[in-house]
Amino acid sequence: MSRAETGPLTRLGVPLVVAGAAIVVGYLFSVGLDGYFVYLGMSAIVAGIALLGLGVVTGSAGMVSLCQLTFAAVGAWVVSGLNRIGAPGGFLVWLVCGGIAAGLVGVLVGLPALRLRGINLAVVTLGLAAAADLTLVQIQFPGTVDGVSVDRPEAFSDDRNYFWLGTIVLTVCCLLVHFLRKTRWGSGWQAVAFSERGTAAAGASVRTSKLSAFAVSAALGGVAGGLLTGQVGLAFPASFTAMQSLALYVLAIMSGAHLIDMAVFGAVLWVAVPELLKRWGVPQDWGFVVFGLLGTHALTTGGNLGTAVRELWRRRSKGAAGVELSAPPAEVDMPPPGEPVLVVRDLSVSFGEVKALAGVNLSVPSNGVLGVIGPNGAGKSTLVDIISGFLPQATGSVELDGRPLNGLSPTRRARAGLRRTFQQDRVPAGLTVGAYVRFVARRRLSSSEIDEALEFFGCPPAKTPLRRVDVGARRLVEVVGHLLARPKVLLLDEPAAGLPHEEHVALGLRLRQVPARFGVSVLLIEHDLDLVRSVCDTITVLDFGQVLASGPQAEVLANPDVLKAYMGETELL
Ligand SMILES: Nc1ncnc2c1ncn2[C@@H]1O[C@H](COP(=O)(O)OP(=O)(O)OP(=O)(O)O)[C@@H](O)[C@H]1O
Repeated sequence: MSRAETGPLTRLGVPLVVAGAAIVVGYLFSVGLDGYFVYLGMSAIVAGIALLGLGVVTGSAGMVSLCQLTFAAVGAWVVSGLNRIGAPGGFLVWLVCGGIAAGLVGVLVGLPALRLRGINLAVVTLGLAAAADLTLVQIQFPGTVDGVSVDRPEAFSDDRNYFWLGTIVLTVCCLLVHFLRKTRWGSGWQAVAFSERGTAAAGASVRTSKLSAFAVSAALGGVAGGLLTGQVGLAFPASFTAMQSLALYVLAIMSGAHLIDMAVFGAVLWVAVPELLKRWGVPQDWGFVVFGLLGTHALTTGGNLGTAVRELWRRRSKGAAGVELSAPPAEVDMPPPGEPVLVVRDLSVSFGEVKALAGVNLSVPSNGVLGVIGPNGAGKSTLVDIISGFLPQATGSVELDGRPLNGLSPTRRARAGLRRTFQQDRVPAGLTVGAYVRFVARRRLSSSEIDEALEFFGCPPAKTPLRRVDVGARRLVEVVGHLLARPKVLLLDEPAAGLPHEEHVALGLRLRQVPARFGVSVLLIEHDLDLVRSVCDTITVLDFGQVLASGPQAEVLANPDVLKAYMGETELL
C-alpha cells in the first residue's frame, strides 16, 4: 500500500474545483430562483459564514463561544460606520475591515479562554453577548438614526447579484477555513481541543492555538455581520441578540459545523426551520425550541450529525488501522553511549501527605537508552512530568546538554530539545497521521522522511485519518512525531501500552536503534521487563519515589533489593 500523503494537485486542485463549482451554482441560483428564495438564500449565506466561524472555535478547538453574533455586530457596526462616513474602498474593503475588527475583539474575548473552560467560559461569553445586546440598543448602529443605508458594490447592487456576491464570499471563507485547518494553527486547534498537555509537549503554544481560533472565528462572524448589513441596508440590534447567538451555537454543535459541508447544512436549517414553521402556522420562535431539542441530543450523546454520517460511511468502508511490526528492523551500526545529555539532580515532589518523589538523581547518556522501572505508584510518571516541566512545584534541577531547564514551561522545554510522550492517548483524532506528525515535529519534513519513520515503527500510512487508527498505533505515531522533531532527549512513558504483548519485543528492537537512526537519546519507562531487557543497557529502579538501584542492566536486575521490591524473584529471573 502506498504510504504517501495526498499530492499537491489533489490538496489544492480539488478544493479549488469545488469552490469554482459552488460559485457557478450560486450564479445559477441567483438568476433562476424566485425573489423570496433569493432573500432566504442570502440569509442562509450569512448564517453559514457565522457557523463556519463557530465551527473553528467550538468544533475544531473545543471551546465554548456563545457570543458569535456579538462579533457579527462588530462587523456590522464597522461596515455601517465606514459607509456612514463615506470611507474609501467601498463595500468589500469595509467588509474586510469589519472582519479584522471583529477578529481583534475575538482575541480580547479569547483571553479569558486561556484560563477558563466549559461552563465558566460559557458564562463569560454569554454575559458578553447579553451586555452587547443592551449596549447596541443604547448606542444604535451608525446611520440608523439618519437612515443612511449601506451602499452595496455597484456590480452587485440588486438582490440577485448581491446573493451571488454572498455565494462568492461564503466560498472564499470556506476555502480560508479549509486551508487554515491544514496549517500549524489548524493542527494546533485540533491538538488543544484534545489535550492541552499534549499540545505543550509538542512545543506548540496553547495560548496561540486558543487565541488564533477565537480570532478566526470572530473575524468570520464579523464578515457575516457586514454582509447582513449590506443585505438589509441598515443594521438593527434585533439581528444580533444573545438568544440568537445561543441558538447558533446549539446549531453548530448539533450539525458539526467544524465540517464545512455541515456548516452550510446548518445554515440551511437556520433559515428553513423558521420558514417551515411559518408556513405551517406555528410561531417562528418555536424554531429555538427545535434547535434546543436537537442541541440537547447532540450534547448528551457527545456526537453530531456530520460525524455520525461520516462514521456510518467509514464503518461500511474500512476497519481500524493498527501496527505491523512482524519483520525485524535492518541492522544499523550502534554508536557507543557518550557523556550524559540529560542530568537530573535531587528531584522531589509531594502531593499532600504523599511523597511521590524524594531526592531522585539520574542521567541519560547521549546515544543511549536509560530504562526506568518500578512497581505501580513508584513515581515513574511523576518523574517524567517533573522533567518535562508539567509539575513546576517540584524541587531539584534538570539540565539538558549543560543547560538548566528549571523555570521553563513544558513548551519551552520541548523547543529546547526535551520531548515526551504520555501514558494516556493524547493524539487528536481529527488529523491525519501525516498532519499530526508534521505538527509535533515542528520542522520542515519531506514526505519520504515521514513515510520511512512511520514504516520503521510499523504505523499506518501518513494519509490515514487518526480516528481510524487503533490506540496502540496512535501511541507509536506520537513517538514518530517526537522523534522527527530530532530532540536531544525523548522521554517515553510506557510506549508499548495498547500493543498486543507479542509486539512488545519487536517494538523494543526498534527503540534500541533510535539513538543510531534518529540521533535521539531516550529515557524509557516501561512495565514490560522483556521489552526493557531488549532495549536498555542501563536501568534505574524507582520504589516509593526513591532510587532503589541504578547501573548496568545485568547488575540491576540481579540486585536482591530490586528482586524483592519489584515483582517477585521468579518473574525477574
Ligand atoms: N496529581 C496527583 N495527586 C495526588 N497524588 C498523586 C498525583 N499524581 C501522582 N500521585 C501519587 O504519586 C505516586 C506516584 O505516582 P505515579 O503515577 O508517578 O506512579 P507510577 O510509577 O507512574 O505508577 P504506574 O506505573 O501505575 O503508572 C502515587 O502514590 C500516586 O498516587
